[in-house]
Amino acid sequence: MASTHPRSRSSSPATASAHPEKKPRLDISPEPAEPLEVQDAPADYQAPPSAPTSKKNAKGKKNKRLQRRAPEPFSSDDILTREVIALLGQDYVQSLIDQKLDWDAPFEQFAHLDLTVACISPSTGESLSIAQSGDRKWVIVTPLSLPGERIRARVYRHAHLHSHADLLEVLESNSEWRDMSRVQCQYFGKCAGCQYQMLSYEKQLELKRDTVIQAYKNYSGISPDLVPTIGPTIASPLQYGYRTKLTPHFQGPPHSLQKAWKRGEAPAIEDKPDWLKIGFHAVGTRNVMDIEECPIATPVINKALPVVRDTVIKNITKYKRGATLLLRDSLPLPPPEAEGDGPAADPSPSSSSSIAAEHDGHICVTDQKGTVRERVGDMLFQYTAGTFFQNNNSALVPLTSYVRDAIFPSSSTSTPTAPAPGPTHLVDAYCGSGLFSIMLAPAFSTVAGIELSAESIRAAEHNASLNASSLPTSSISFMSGDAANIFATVHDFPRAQTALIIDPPRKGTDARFIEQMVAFGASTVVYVSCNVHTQARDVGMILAQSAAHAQTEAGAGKRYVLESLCGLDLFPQTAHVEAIAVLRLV
Ligand SMILES: C[S@@+](CC[C@H](N)C(=O)[O-])C[C@H]1O[C@@H](n2cnc3c(N)ncnc32)[C@H](O)[C@@H]1O
Repeated sequence: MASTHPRSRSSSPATASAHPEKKPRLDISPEPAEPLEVQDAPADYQAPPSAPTSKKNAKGKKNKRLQRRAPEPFSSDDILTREVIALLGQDYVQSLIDQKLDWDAPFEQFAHLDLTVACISPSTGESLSIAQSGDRKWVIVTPLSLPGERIRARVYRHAHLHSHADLLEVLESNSEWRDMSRVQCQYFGKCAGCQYQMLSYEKQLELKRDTVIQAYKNYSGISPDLVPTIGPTIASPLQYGYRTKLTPHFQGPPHSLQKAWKRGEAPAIEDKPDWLKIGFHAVGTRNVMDIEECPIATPVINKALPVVRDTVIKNITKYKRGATLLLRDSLPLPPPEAEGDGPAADPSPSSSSSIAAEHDGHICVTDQKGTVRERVGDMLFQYTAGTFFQNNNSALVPLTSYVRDAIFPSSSTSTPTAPAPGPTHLVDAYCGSGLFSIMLAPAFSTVAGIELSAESIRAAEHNASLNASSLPTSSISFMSGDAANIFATVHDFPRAQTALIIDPPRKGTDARFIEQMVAFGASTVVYVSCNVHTQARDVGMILAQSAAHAQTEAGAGKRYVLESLCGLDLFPQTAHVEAIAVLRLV
């Protein structure tokens, strides 16, 4: 994505290796002097071209895991590396690069280190500490430790300017933050899923607010005086038992065993063998660990998990490779004739083989092609289990209400049948199966949604008809395609009365979309994002391009301002934050 950005610098990882005489330069600024410069960061992470590509570990063997590759831009690794650079200081990092020491950890693999934690990485929820060895400084990344704590850690993997370490012991704990009696999961500390169970919920929300603050400070390129005070993080009504989707993995049988089964030489599997792990990644590894319950998942999913695990165990001889399972919380589907025969009402998914459990009026669907049904406020949604839908049903009314209230600041005076004054038209870009379109439709006369997945668009159309009785006055249309294509379709919408919602995947939106949305000029834009770092980059781009557009005849002096910004907690107990930015054309 960075390379397609109109303001990309010419240097890129490829150019760096094509010009070995060029000295690798570090020029990431925590507060970029020029907007958007940080987008080319991967170039800064390139190993010096002449450097070897692997290191030897303490036993003199090649450590194949040390791969000097630039991380994917705006991936967790990329953001983490930028945080590491900010902590070490750019001048110091530049001196390491100059001496070709930036990949050269001053510690052996498996060294034990006593450290004082400096801060939590907002991107991953892990802690960062500076370790000193002689005159060398290096950052150690450790899970499950808190600022100010004295910890003992064991280094297990080296990376660029930092090493990853297991937490062996908390020597002095931050008792203001840490209370292990809060932890509700037997796997906490071993499973990579949750990072924050030892914290109060208030502290988790504070940390997520800080993540939003840091992201806009470091990655938006927006002048600090144009960034509003970041609002408090909106809480999730449920802090455990909220996850409506789990995707446990398992690894395939060892090849030797597969061969023995083929030859009929190995006994049939009755109980779960030790090598078979069905669950989530263990902290800091790609290894799967066994998980038999997940307290952040809903009750029906927890009821279904042992059933799904047993099915895998019974059938493991049929697998050559591992796989990812799917468990989705759903309301039972009514018989098709009850709601017409729209595509998402197809009853095939409710065949008993795809329902792993029932609990308290909910079922657990395990078939990717199955249909899932959820209620959000007064509306019903159906979608194919393998497609996107938000995973915390309890937080969806707060999320959609917040977005509606941002579009209509005086909406407290409106009712579902008497729309508030303000925009009359809504464009829902990246609309999935129509969550925002349908939840907000009562406030608009016309709604248009666009989404890449044709299957999600079929679901969105079905959802509009499923909720038709709640939407008597709205005209709603959906189209499948790239989000930027929507602007050709809605060219006749009155711009001053149009609101635009953008809710892209983690990689954010793109230059083509931003160029067209700026030219279109909806009066209000609400950007919802599951990756605040790409959101910060995109909002920076939108403000910069709209300032330029304002100078043109078509722009008529109007530009977007960032009116409000806050996080919303869709994933309690984890470091994830959903971010909502509201832009107004003034
Ligand atoms: C974070 S989800 C949001 C979906 C929806 N707004 C919701 O809340 O349920 C992002 C959606 O963008 C879709 N998507 C990804 N790339 C796209 C593109 N280039 N154009 C349109 N939609 C895209 C994905 O299929 C996914 O449904």
